[in-house]
Amino acid sequence: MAVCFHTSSPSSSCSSAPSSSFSRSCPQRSPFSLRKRKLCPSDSLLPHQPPRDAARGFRIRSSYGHPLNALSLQNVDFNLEDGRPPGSGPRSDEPTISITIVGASGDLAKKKIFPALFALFYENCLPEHFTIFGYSRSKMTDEELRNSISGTLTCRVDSRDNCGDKMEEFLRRCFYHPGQYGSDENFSELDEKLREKEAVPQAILSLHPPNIFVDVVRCASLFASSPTGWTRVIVEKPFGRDSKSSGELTRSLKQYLSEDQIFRIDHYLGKELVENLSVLRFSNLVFEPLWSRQYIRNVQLIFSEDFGTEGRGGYFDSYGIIRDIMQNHLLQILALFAMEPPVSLDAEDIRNEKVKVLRSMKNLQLDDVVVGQYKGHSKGGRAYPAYIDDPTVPKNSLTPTFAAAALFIDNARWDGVPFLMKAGKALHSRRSFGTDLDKATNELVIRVQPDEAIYLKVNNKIPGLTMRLDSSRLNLLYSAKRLREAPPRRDRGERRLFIRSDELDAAWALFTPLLKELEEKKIAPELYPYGSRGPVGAHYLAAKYGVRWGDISSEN
Ligand SMILES: NC(=O)C1=CN([C@@H]2O[C@H](COP(=O)(O)OP(=O)(O)OC[C@H]3O[C@@H](n4cnc5c(N)ncnc54)[C@H](OP(=O)(O)O)[C@@H]3O)[C@@H](O)[C@H]2O)C=CC1
Ligand SMILES: O=C1O[C@H](COP(=O)(O)O)[C@@H](O)[C@H](O)[C@H]1O
Repeated sequence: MAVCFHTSSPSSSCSSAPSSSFSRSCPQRSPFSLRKRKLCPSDSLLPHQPPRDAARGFRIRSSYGHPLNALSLQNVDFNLEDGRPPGSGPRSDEPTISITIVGASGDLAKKKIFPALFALFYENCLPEHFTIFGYSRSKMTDEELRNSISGTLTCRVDSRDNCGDKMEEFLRRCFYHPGQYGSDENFSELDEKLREKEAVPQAILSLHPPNIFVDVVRCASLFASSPTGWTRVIVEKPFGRDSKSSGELTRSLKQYLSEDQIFRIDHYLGKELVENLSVLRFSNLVFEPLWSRQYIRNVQLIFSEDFGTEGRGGYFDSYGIIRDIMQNHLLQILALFAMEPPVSLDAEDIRNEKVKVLRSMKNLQLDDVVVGQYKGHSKGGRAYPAYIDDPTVPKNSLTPTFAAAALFIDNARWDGVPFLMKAGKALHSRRSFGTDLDKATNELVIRVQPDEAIYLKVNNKIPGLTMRLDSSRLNLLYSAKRLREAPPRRDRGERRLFIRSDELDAAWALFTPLLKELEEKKIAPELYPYGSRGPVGAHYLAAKYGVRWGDISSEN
């Protein structure tokens, strides 16, 4: 059997469906059947609080009929229903949270953080009194921030009729403060503004990009943290550039924070199908006996985006695709896929097993790696830029925007099975429909995005007089099962969605020697046209192990 993980753009959301739907499909006595879990966060990142009772929420003046981005959201009166005058703020016994997003002018904030917070709000999972502050160097007013994010907030799957009102209410709680990342003065100003908005300060700080983590944590902990509540910091991957810088980063963060205040997020661990992986495997007797070298010929982990850096080269060029995607997102999926059965599905048990896989990986050989960079290309009268045409990228950049690698796990279960990874930007937009894999192979496809799907390709006789075979899909109809979008969950068990420091060390130990070799030898990436299937070298790499990439050779 071959197993393929696909994640291609356009991305789906990173939020999760109610896990009660999993419970129904688990065998009654499986040790891994899940407890029915709450939809809302409880005690990990957000302060404990009951789901908000809609009737108690405050309302804002209706803007019905006005386009959202034309509405002035400033100076809108709150109509508090408990009889207190507008502007009186939360009562001291009411849970309050303030969230500061550092790097708020960037892609991640716009595409994921604000929409995820809106999803939480939409599901009444944020405390009644919350405030969100964006912070970055770009000059912007509150209103400009609101306008820029309003286009990315959606009610997604189940748009209910009050969506527009909810968006306005959410945007009304979003503010912006411009400032430098290492400025004591700017963070003190931010702190002042935060205090104007909250009675009981409690803060989550979500920050990026990585080179500013320590500056921001220093300033925030000294000048803008909560004296009475708690402060937690979510740091975005990549955590450093290699083993050394990652260790230094952790040590520096620990001058200001304890380990349990630091959350190293990998948003792929929160994707629905990645979360479902352990359930699929351990709660379905049909799969677990097959999950080893005895039946699996190869495993493929494929990430493809059909757009380039498009102005984000400032961050990307210092990191490249191996650090951006492989060392974290794909390696985490690999570890989840290959781990031994954990004692339970609790966070620490899963992380204990993942780290064993990472430590059993064989050293990565340069011969087993292909790097590429996209070049300009014209098609249908349209010109597509090269990576180095991005104004934020140096013209002589050797940074890979594509990489493919063959990895091996040195243990009894996976001995000799190639785990093929590939990740690339500016690749072909659609999955291709090519010739079928050979008919002796079944293929289990777990497509993380877009159009989440799990299907098993089985061989069938084509109806008719001859004995001709064809491959059909046994489709688990995943997307049809998903009735509505739930907000991302971060409750007690959700520590498993974050990376523990020993996992991080093991992940860097695997990639650091390779990255060093690539950089020291100044290996030139193989150029591939924007919108293509990537460098030819990736096909030779797969062929070396008798494998064809699943996204190219079959209908995936
Ligand atoms: N984009 C995504 O979908 C995801 C991104 N991430 C991670 O989030 C982090 C940020 O990514 P993303 O938002 O896409 O990146 P951006 O390039 O959009 O950068 C975010 C913001 O950081 C500031 N910034 C950019 N370059 C620098 C620099 N050299 N020094 C200081 N500040 C800078 C800019 O704000 P200003 O100039 O206003 O200060 C910018 O708006 C990365 O670590 C990435 O790995 C993780 C998951 C998904
Ligand atoms: O971490 C990152 O992920 C995004 C892709 O995330 P997705 O959820 O949209 O698949 C990628 O574009 C970005 O470069 C990287 O930093």
